[in-house]
Amino acid sequence: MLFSVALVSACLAILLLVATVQYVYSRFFSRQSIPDSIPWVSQSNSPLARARITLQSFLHTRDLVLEGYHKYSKKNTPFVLPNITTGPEVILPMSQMEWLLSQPDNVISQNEVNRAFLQADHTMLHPKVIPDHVHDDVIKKELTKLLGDYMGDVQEEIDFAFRREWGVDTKEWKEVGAYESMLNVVARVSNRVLVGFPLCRNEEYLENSKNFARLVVVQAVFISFIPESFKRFFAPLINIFDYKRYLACAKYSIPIIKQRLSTPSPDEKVKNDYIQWSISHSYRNNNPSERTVDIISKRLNVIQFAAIQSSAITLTNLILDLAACPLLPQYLSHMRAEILSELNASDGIWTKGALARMLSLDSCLRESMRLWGFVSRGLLKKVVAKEGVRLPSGEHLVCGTNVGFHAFPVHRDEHVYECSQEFRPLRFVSGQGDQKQGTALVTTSSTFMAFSHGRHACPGRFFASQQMKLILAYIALNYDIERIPVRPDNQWLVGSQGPPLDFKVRVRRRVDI
Ligand code: HEM
Repeated sequence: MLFSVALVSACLAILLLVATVQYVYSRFFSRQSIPDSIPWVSQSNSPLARARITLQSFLHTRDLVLEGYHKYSKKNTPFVLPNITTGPEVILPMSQMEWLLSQPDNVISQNEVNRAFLQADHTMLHPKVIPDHVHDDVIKKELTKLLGDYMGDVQEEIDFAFRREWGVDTKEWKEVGAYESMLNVVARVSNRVLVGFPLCRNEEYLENSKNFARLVVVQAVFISFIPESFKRFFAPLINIFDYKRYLACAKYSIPIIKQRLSTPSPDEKVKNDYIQWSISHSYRNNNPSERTVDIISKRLNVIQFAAIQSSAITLTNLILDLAACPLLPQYLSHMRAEILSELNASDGIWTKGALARMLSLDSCLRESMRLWGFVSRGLLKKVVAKEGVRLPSGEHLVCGTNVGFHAFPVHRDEHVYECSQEFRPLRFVSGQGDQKQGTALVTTSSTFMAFSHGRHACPGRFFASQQMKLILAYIALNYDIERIPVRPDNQWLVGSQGPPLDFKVRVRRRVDI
């Protein structure tokens, strides 16, 4: 008896050891079937060197991606960038961009990379939420079309939020958390559109919706270290607080969803908000499985996460750039003049057209996103065709390989952007009056990938752009920001970067509007 127990224990211990060795080998030492002819971003191609740079990718992806870009991409050669969480990536030279963009989704999929990056099956409440195209569709077919109708509501909410966050004192400077205040403003404004009045003013609801998945990048890193077969046991522990936040939101959203689902006509415009759009979408696509209280309430939280966190981080970066900009008063005054002149031309009414012509707002936001886009990857996809693919340069990539481009080194390339390290708010505009020209914030290209690029570029960017431009306009018209001597650097975690979340700036309400 004792002997059999010892034998079983010894077998289990050996199995565990083998599994651990296999796990460590595949994560740190393996080439993951990437051809030998594609160099890794390091001096040597040995397993030990691979393990060393894979470890380095945890905090130093920024250095590695810059090194690889200058050493290989600029010489028209693909290279391998390690990624300790989602596996090595084959980074292509720019000459292969058109080829990548032309690949169909059943050969190379962008969604699969996003899903792994967020560990979406475990962090996004329901495994269906990220892989299918419901969000994409609802955003493109409903939200974006209605943007013009929301201008008034959005502005009302911006005014309400800024008065609370940045105050109305025209004499004393007020110290505010850059990220905290932007998170609060964006949560209010996004929810005004996504769930409407009066839920968007419910403090408990706001608190939980703005904090849902706030640390998803960190959570996803932890989950990615757990071996696949154990994730469904341990991931819920890591996500426990987010699940509680979802339940706290669901307490309010579920009764509304139930009530909407019980209305007789599916197309009845009970209210224009996310709940109604998803119900209408499910009828249009004849898909009753998308018409359950469970899936709609979960999708709502996930879309709030996508909308709130990305715009809050982007605006925090912008505030830090503005505060550190030596010519800030001149730039703000330029923006004010443009805003007032365009408003004048549209009889004082904020229209979609007037906002579109306020190109200095686009430029300023675009410039900040160029420098600090929160994901380093610009266009990263996974080979999903069973037979793999052959690159235009001849190498064969097996199914499961990550392949694409990083935005960060392109955005900082001196040959692409003159004085590329400098924040130049008016970089993307030229001329004045009728001669004025510029690039809209939503326009993506091979040299501007902060919203990614191609047919899977962020579908929410039209909404984000309208909201962020209106917020910047409001700041320019109503506040001064005190200069800070140096812009604090962003912190990197694997392939993501974010501003210091506790950084404070001082602001004061302007007297002359
Ligand atoms: C400044 C704000 C934003 C930035 C910088 C941003 C950035 C991005 C990026 C880079 C991607 C591509 C990820 C990848 O596949 O590699 C993406 C996808 C996505 N974004 Fe945004 N986003 C922003 C705002 C929004 C908003 C406001 C919404 C919703 C209203 C949204 C919804 C989505 C969705 C649903 C996807 C996935 C699309 C798909 O799978 O095809 N985003 N976003």
